[in-house]
Amino acid sequence: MMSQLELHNITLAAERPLVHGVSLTLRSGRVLALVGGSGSGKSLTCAAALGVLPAGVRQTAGELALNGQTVTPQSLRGRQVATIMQNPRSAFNPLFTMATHAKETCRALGKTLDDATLIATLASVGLEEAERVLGLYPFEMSGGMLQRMMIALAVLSDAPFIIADEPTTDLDALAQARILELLEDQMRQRAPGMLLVTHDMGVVARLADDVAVMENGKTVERGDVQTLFRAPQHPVTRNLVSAHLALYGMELA
Ligand SMILES: Nc1ncnc2c1ncn2[C@@H]1O[C@H](COP(=O)(O)OP(=O)(O)OP(=O)(O)O)[C@@H](O)[C@H]1O
Repeated sequence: MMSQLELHNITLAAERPLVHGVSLTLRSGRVLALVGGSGSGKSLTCAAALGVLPAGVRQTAGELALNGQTVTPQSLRGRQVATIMQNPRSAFNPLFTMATHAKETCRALGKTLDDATLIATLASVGLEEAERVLGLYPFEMSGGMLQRMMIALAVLSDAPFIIADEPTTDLDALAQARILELLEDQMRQRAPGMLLVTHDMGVVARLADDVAVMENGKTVERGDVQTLFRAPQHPVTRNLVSAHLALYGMELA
């Protein structure tokens, strides 16, 4: 089923305003990349959508709508929206094995999970020797393995939307490439609507269909990925695109 998740007019403040009237739309089968400099408000916008704002940050305006119906972030998390975060280690309880994490994820969603499905899902995200991995605690796994496990949990939840905040930032180049391949596989196989926060325009070029650019808590430009790379308008976008092209010895026209 085609689903649509809208973030409408998200406005956040601490002692000072942090995010001002950001609106984004996620659609099944499309990747929306959220880019912009450090501190521009990308992570806080995701946190608002997930209902996990840090202490001290409050939402002063804005709402979420799932297929046109206003919803709370709490009602979306897990069932409708799976998350893949920057620091996978912090997303896992150090006292629980991977098997417990997988069972808890499914129990919270009211799904039964048989061992064959669990093992097949781990294998599908490249966690070899799935049965051994299921017995491991987070400290026994590398960052890349934990990131794969987070993707496995997103697959198990079968959520129609994924919010991925810098999912490859803490990984080495090889692990990054593998995680990008897995995200591409997800788009081909399950076609969720994905919000992908990244500072890497190479990742944008490879995965995104649409792009929104943030600066100082506002969206300053948005468009489909081809148009944005071909004819960036805002100085922030132009800088991001030129820096990316420079890696290939090219310049903006
Ligand atoms: N708990 C908090 N209390 C007060 N201000 C905060 C808090 N968390 C973030 N901020 C501020 O909000 C702004 C946006 O932060 P945010 O983490 O969303 O940026 P970002 O675009 O995700 O940056 P990065 O790419 O570095 O992750 C920043 O100026 C940051 O200092």
